[in-house]
Amino acid sequence: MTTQLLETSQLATLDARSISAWFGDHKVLDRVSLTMPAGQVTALIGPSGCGKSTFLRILNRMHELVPSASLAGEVLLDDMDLYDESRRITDARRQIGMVFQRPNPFPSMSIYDNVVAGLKLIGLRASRTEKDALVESCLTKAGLWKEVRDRLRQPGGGLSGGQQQRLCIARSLAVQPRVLLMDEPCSALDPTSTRRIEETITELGSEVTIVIVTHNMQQAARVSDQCAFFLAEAGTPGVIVEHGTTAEMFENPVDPRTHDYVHGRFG
Ligand SMILES: Nc1ncnc2c1ncn2[C@@H]1O[C@H](COP(=O)(O)OP(=O)(O)OP(=O)(O)O)[C@@H](O)[C@H]1O
Repeated sequence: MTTQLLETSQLATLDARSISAWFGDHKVLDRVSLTMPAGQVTALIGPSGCGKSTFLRILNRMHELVPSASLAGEVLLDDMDLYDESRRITDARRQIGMVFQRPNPFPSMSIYDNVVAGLKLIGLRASRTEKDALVESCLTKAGLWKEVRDRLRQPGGGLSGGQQQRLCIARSLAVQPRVLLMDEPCSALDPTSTRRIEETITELGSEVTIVIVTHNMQQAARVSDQCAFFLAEAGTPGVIVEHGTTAEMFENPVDPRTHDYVHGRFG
């Protein structure tokens, strides 16, 4: 079991094909397609309200939790169709984890228990020794181990905001996701904690496919391999104007709107 718990999951490519999304009658995404390659960090950028978070939430079936929400299109994790009717929603969530804008550890639960919290949900039983090894491995990957190794039994809510966010990353990693989605994971953090999370993202990049929404262009430039620029012009639904390697998008974009956005001229 230890080997199974500590195994790094196989890297996977996430492929969104012709995704449209609605809240009631309001169409917010129009036929958006994007391949998020295995083992790369993909940044979703664009002005507020253009549908980046909605797109991200479609990638692990969270969008459908909103009562008025609907969608069209396909999401494939390698060959697996995430929206196949026979597939359970919990299966998608296990393989595709999410880290939110505000750190959300279970505040009164210990640091240790926060990390292993997801195991029960996916029906994995583990011995104490196995859990000890998993906790150390996930906290190390999340860049938090050295700071908390001597206080694993203290509540997660007692950590700083940046540490809490790294604890949430460790908690997500414990169920061995193949993809990690991050929705503005640093927007509630100070610059030092932000840099620490960025280092963690870079370190994790080769172990898990990462998709991050960010408003911070320097951050997109620092952490991502490719970027997709979303835009919803004059009340129209969001589309991807352009996507490509981060270097191309920042240095030599095809569309002048991409150039203006990445250089801070609007949004
Ligand atoms: N739960 C909801 N109910 C109704 N409309 C929603 C809901 N969530 C988002 N929307 C609408 O969908 C559109 C896209 O929102 P979304 O949050 O995906 O954009 P975003 O690009 O992530 O914005 P931001 O950068 O500000 O987070 C917006 O018009 C927003 O008002």
